Amino acid sequence: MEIKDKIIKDNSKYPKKILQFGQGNFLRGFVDWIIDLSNDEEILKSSVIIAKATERGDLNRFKKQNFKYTLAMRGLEGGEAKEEYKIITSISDMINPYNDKDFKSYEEVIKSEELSIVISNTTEAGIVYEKVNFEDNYPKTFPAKITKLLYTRYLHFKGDKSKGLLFIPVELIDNNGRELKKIVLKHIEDWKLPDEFKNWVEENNKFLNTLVDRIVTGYPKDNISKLEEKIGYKDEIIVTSEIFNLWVIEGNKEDEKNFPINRTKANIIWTDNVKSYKTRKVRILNGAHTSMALAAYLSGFKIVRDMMEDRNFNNFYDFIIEDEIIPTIEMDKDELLSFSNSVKDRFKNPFIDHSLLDIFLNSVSKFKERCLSSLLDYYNKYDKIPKGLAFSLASLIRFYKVKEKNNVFFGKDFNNNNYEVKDDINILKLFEKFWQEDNNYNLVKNILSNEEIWGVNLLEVDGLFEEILNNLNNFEEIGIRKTLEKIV
Ligand SMILES: NC(=O)c1ccc[n+]([C@@H]2O[C@H](COP(=O)([O-])OP(=O)(O)OC[C@H]3O[C@@H](n4cnc5c(N)ncnc54)[C@H](O)[C@@H]3O)[C@@H](O)[C@H]2O)c1
Ligand SMILES: O=P(O)(O)OC[C@@H](O)[C@@H](O)[C@H](O)[C@H](O)CO
Repeated sequence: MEIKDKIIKDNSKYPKKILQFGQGNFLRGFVDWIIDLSNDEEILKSSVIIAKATERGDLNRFKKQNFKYTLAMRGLEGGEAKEEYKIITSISDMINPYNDKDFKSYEEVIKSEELSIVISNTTEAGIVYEKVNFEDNYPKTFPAKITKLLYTRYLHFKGDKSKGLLFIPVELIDNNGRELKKIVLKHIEDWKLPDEFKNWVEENNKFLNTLVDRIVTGYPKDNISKLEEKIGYKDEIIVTSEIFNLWVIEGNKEDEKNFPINRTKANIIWTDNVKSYKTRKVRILNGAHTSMALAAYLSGFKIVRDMMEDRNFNNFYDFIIEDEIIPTIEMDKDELLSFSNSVKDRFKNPFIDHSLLDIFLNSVSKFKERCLSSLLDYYNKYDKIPKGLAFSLASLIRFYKVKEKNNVFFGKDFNNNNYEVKDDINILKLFEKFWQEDNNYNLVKNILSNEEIWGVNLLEVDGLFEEILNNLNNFEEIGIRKTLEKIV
């Protein structure tokens, strides 16, 4: 039996109204699931065409299955085990505009009448401003790609007001929609594009702010045979996730009408203020992931659940969340504690093996977004360094002790095992250079003072330098676990 023989309703036949940047696990385990639900119920009647957002990797394994895949959702609901399997069929094509042949199809999509929505997930490293050449057809950075897309569409439809697009980015940065728009406008200025175009972008396109939440664990390489036995067919691109899901979108009634996904069983909230949902989730859930995962990996753990079952890391979770992160969030404390308890249960989900390695992608920008803001808010509020978050920053620095080999950057744990570190190439090169310094004092000084990385000079945070240096020295002398024990 193959996946194609199991399909009941093929939603890929619907018009390609949605262009999606990225084919990563999260988009396929969350956004495309919701679109699929909406198509099953004939609410959206739109298929998704995916454009590759980075040059890395290829699309062969997706093409082999005609973009159809299974989403295995498993978890506890009210203490009861729940499992749900769904074949997602809404993706009609995937293209790689980095190659010339696919670029032509990409241009056809962006000039098409039916296109109305653009969704993206380019991680926290994606919505960034860099000066790029107007001549590049498919520029490196995502906002520059969008600016070119909009200009091509504007010229093609001769400024037709009805051909604007609705942008729904899901990157976990503050005001993702607003940021994307801001950088697009900056490119328009850089490239000296006409004012009429700028006005068209501002008046006829919309960029919504959103917040997403679902733990998507991707391909279950360690128990794939068990899962395939359960579903009864082979699936090389199966995605696993928890059951929990939440998509908060800041928009008005008209936006809701244009993207009426709240009429499905998915947990969708349309609101006029996404900020509090975002702060709560990113600082607590993602903050805990990013501040714990690197130290846990360096201590020998491989998955989130095992990390959480460890007494020291369990105590560390309570310590950073209750003593250092929650006090910096201006929201009802009981409500924050209850959210944190539910996150703890989700991290301990017995059905999913959330690999720590999957959390590491682009950790430097993630730390900045998810943990540094809590660290600095705590320092400004209490005039002292939060020791748990400083430990996390030290473990991030140690984790990025990288060396490049054949364009891949490797770190080494304390048992001399190699692991691959994936991040922006400039960040990786910077850290490789930092670690050529064999004196920890200078190393920490160089790293903390680098405003290109942190956006601020962290040497100005009184006591942070000493705390980080102390931690790094302790890692070498007594090991990372013993260092942690001293803190919690
Ligand atoms: N997996 C989850 O549980 C989850 C939940 C909520 C949000 N997210 C967000 O999704 C992101 C990706 O997670 P995933 O599980 O899909 O990982 P993944 O490894 O499966 O996919 C990574 C995706 O990010 C894109 N990407 C990476 N670096 C980029 C860059 N510099 N510019 C443009 N695109 C870039 C890739 O094209 C790919 O689509 C996370 O960083 C996070 O921000 C993930
Ligand atoms: O997905 P990333 O790589 O941005 O971060 C890892 C996790 O923190 C993240 O995936 C969470 O599981 C997710 O944000 C839950 O909604």
